[in-house]
Amino acid sequence: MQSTHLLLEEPIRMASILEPSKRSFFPAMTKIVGTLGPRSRSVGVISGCITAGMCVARFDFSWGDAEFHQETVENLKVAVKSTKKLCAVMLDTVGPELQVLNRSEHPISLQVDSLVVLTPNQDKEATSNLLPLNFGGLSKAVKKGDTIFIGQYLFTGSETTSVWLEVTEVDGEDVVCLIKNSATLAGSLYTLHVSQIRIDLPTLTDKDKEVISTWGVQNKIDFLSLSYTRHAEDVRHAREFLSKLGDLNQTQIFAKIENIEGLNHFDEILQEADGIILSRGNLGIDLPPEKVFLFQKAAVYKCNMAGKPAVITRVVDSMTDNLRPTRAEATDVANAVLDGSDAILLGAETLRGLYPVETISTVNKICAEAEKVFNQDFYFKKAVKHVGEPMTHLESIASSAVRAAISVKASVIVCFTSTGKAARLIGKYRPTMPVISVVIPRLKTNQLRWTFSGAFEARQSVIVRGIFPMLADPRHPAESTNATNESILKVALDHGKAFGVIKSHDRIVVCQKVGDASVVKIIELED
Ligand SMILES: Nc1ncnc2c1ncn2[C@@H]1O[C@H](COP(=O)(O)OP(=O)(O)O)[C@@H](O)[C@H]1O
Ligand SMILES: C=C(OP(=O)(O)O)C(=O)O
Ligand SMILES: [K+]
Ligand SMILES: [Mg+2]
Repeated sequence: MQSTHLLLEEPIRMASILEPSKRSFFPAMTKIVGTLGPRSRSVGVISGCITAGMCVARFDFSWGDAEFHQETVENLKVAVKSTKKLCAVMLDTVGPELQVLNRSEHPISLQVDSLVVLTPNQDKEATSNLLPLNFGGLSKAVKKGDTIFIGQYLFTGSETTSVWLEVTEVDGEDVVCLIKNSATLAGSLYTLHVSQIRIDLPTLTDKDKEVISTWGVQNKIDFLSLSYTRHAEDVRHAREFLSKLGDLNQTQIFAKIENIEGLNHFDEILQEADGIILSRGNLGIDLPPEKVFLFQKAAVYKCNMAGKPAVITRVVDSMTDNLRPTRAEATDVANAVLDGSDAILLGAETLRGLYPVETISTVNKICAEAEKVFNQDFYFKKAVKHVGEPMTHLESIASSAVRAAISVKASVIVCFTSTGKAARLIGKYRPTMPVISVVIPRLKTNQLRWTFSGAFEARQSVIVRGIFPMLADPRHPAESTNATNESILKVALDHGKAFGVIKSHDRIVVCQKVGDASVVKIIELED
């Protein structure tokens, strides 16, 4: 791994841009979440996705039934075994999403300046004049002049398959709209979004609750992506619901911010949530286009300072049908990294795209290049200043480990952890080298049976930028004596060597507890 980083603030030799980058076994420090669906559900494709850098698989229940997703998750488990890489599972809720169903799946062509009626009568077929909706309250929520957007599920913003409407009249339960652009809606499911209004549906719907307590429990989901989080209370409510579902009391909640209501309550939501998904697809419809970047920069910064992962969606839409991203998309991915994002979430690109594996590998390469010019020094100072003094011991240990690793040009930081907290905190200071987080299992009981902790903790930290977890052998005693620490460290170093990230004579920073003392030590490897 390269430790002398380019900095954009320093003059770059133009020719250096063309120098090919060294391939390292470790993927980029920025993580990739892939939405699995029709084009990415065989063991072969999922294995390809994982090898290319996907470390979280998203199962979106806006689309497909539990049985379909179960087959996919079974294949994921096989792929994880065969690639020997961790991949976390994320369940994405439907929430108060408005959907238009097109059961016949015939394309629906809509003509500019014509009228179309939105009706809650779901017995009706979808046609060019009538679109049935899964929600009865639309006519009460909108008024003449409101803007409505309808796009294919995981729409890519393309004007030929999505349509903008203007409400002209409310007629009982129906809403009559003027079509603002000609479009042909394709597929069986469309998302409908009304700009800047409140939809009076719960954030966690009954259907979501049922899916979580069956499919979610069965598959021990690592993350819940809480769609349309609008208030901190939404997160508290979801947390309470999960707490009663056995192992899911450990599931982390990522609040998905997808409308203005969520944006307005961002600070409180961030306090309650374990991480944030900046759902630029829907948010990009709710916000004027010229404001999206501002939200992104402000929200990512707040997540960074809170030490909570920030995930960005909708980055390379055009790769759904193309092998290469547009220039704007490629630059956008790099900017997401420079802004400080932890992870990139791919939607249509992996779900129904022609090139799921190539998309992941392209995004991974762009992230790796951007990380090289990330101004770590500037970022580090901001993070330290934001914490202020006095720091907690752990915060001080974590920031010192990162500072030491950079000063001695360490190739990796090895961090011992049981809850994952110490490693995450190191990740917060955005080290320029990977962090091997060695998760030490602990024996725990629920009064009925004894189990080892660690699996959730390891999988959940994969979403943090720069953290590469490995689960230590549970046969190692958990108490941190010098002898046990040494033998576990040896395993971690062998792991790093096998992946080519650690070489002979490298310096390594190790963060661990010996007895009661937290220590940061620098070791220099021999042959
Ligand atoms: N099982 C362990 N063995 C050795 N050191 C550990 C272990 N668990 C945590 N540490 C180290 O102890 C220090 C304090 O971490 P702490 O917050 O107690 O653990 P955690 O990350 O599991 O929440 C950190 O330096 C961390 O690297
Ligand atoms: C990822 C997004 O949402 P969904 O889960 O609806 O695809 C988004 O809006 O960007
Ligand atoms: K969803
Ligand atoms: Mg969305």
